[in-house]
Amino acid sequence: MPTANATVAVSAPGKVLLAGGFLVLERAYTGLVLGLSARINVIAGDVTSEPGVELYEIVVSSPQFLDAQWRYGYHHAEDGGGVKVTQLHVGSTITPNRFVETTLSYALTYIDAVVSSSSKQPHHNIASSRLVILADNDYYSHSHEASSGRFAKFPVAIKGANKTGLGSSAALVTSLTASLLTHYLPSSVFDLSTKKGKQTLHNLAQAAHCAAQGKIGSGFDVAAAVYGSCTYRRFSPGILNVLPEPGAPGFSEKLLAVVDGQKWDVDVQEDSVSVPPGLVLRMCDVDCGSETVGLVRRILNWRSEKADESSALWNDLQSRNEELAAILKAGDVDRLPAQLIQVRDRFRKMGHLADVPLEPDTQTVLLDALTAVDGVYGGVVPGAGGFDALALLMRDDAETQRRVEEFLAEWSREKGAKVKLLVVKGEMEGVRQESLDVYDGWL
Ligand SMILES: Nc1ncnc2c1ncn2[C@@H]1O[C@H](COP(=O)(O)OP(=O)(O)OP(=O)(O)O)[C@@H](O)[C@H]1O
Ligand SMILES: C[C@@](O)(CCOP(=O)(O)O)CC(=O)O
Repeated sequence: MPTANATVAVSAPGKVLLAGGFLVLERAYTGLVLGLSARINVIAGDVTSEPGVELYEIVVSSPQFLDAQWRYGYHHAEDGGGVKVTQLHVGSTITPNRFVETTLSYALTYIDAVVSSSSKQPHHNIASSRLVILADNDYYSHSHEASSGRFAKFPVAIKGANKTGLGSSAALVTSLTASLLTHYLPSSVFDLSTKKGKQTLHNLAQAAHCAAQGKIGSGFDVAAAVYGSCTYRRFSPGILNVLPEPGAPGFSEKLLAVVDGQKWDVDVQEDSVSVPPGLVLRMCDVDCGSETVGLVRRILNWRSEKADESSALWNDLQSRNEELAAILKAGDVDRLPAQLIQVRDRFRKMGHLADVPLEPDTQTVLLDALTAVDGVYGGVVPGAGGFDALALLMRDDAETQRRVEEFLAEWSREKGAKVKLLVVKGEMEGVRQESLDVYDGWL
């Protein structure tokens, strides 16, 4: 199968869940999601082989990191198992990348299934391709950064880079899927700029991310990567339960039916979220780290053991979160500080009732002190909470930024902590195709 578009580049944004952590795991509640200016870019291109040599290989590299090349062979699995990818050695080593490998299996299987069903031919030889991943620097803490520029070179392997929790895996899965679909399929079949194209991408990326991640998340991070800032109500998890493992009999047909099917009950409202003019959402990296999976397990235990107590609190928190979204949308900035305090108050209460550090005392003291800085309207411990990050709503001017940076530097000195303002900002736009000159020097 020849490729439809020789070289294409796509980027998808990171995320922050400003309000709705844990609640958004259930369909009865929603999350207030902001997309971020930090993007993961994927450039997909053809591989030219020597005349007479038949080569079937997908080469993925992430040139900002050490030992970050993954090579895959692929073939059609028996009994409709789809396109099965198998990792090949690079030199003598083989370092798995679960998110890349799973995304290739899902996206190539979908591409093959779509082309087969429209041409009524059972199989297509998917041409070899080369994919390059470039991530904006804020996804990783980089005290050890060796070079600057839009895409830094990190002198470590991906495993050794401390992530800042901006949703690198969801942005990666989304931009990798989008670049493959755009590269291999004609725009009459897949067009990223259309509503239908985004829907296909969303469904396929959710399926792949969920499989790679072990089905724990609500999928708000993939929704942010596709649609940007939005309020998010999750899809029923059962939609994906019918999918067998890639390569297992029937995977191809079932994947096509799920992705293109009518069962998706996800609700993404892009128009419900905005940041008032003159304000900006900024993130602080607290360089500590919490383990989201562990926090989720403990909160969900409490939720099932104390159903009435948790429902009462969650309903209350949900209405505060909705009011917060409405205040932001209306640009009613004078009401913002008190509303953020109400949201934090209920979130902290959940932490106390479940005995889980959702807004630990150190974060409370820091957030309160930051809220007192001139130009800061307030903030939250976003997502699952814990120790790793803070999200701030503040005036979007150089003076406020300087005051916040000076405050954080002083705080870090006094407390022996490492808290800093990241470059990243809240942004509305989701996935988009990029022009290739953005990546000069990297391809
Ligand atoms: N630049 C990159 N190149 C290749 N793979 C990457 C890159 N960035 C992230 N990944 C993949 O994503 C994985 C990290 O995903 P993980 O879900 O643990 O973190 P995250 O999505 O950044 O954080 P969080 O879910 O807390 O926001 C890495 O182990 C790797 O497989
Ligand atoms: C706890 C949860 O609701 C939010 C986790 O957000 P984060 O990864 O901490 O940004 C889990 C989820 O929605 O996937």
